[in-house]
Amino acid sequence: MTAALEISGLCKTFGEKVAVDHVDLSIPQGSFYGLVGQNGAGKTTTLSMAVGLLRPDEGGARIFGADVWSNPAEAKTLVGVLPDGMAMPERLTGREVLTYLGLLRGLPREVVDQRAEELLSVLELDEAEKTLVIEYSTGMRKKIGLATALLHAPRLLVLDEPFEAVDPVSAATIKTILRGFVAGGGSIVLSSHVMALVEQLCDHVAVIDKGKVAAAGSLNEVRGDGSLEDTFVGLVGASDGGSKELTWLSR
Ligand SMILES: Nc1ncnc2c1ncn2[C@@H]1O[C@H](COP(=O)(O)OP(=O)(O)OP(=O)(O)O)[C@@H](O)[C@H]1O
Repeated sequence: MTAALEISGLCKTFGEKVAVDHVDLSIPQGSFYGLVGQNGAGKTTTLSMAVGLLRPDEGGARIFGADVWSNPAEAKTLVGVLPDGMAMPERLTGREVLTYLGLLRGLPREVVDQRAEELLSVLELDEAEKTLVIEYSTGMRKKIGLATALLHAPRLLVLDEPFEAVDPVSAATIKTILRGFVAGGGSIVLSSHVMALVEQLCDHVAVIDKGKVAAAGSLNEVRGDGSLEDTFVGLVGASDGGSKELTWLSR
């Protein structure tokens, strides 16, 4: 079966810094795939290249077989993206953002209106009806970003840190939406630092370390008999950060 997302040999260097170093990943259709890695490991850079937001130095990506760079119109119809630090039209309300992006996607007006209504209600953004995006909290921005990713009913969701800064009640709602999306035949790739969350939600996981794939496969294959956190620390190398102390703080 064609992979939902096939990443082949992606590389990206910023100046001297090799951010992504020949990353290959295959995200099977119907999977809930977690990407974990330390700060600066290369997750955001990899995902940005995989969805056509950042041009790779080498390598490429296909979404359900459609090449992200040579066939962007088809590839981008199939994917909904929640990028890191998403740039939003700041002077619009949440509903206006959804209407604007829905119409840009070519959806009929009545479909956009109905979906916007439902998304705002489910994500509990309807009470902020008159609030401009510029006034949104970080968590609200994540939620409206997720709504824009879902609006055109894509087959694949690529979500960069979707739970960052989201309160526990909203996180529970988002988990339900994402599980329902996969149960309905969709595929998801998300990045996260929270191992417990990835273990709870994902059936596949890849560990990214210093721009390379340190391990990838089903959750059980990757974590073996231990926890994902133990496996992760073992793979990326436990630093001595935990034992370092700020002696001047001691009394
Ligand atoms: N536009 C850029 N210019 C220069 N360096 C960059 C740029 N974007 C990323 N980097 C560097 O590339 C490396 C990978 O960054 P990336 O944001 O992909 O990591 P990450 O795994 O998503 O990290 P985090 O978990 O902290 O979000 C880092 O060293 C970062 O400093």
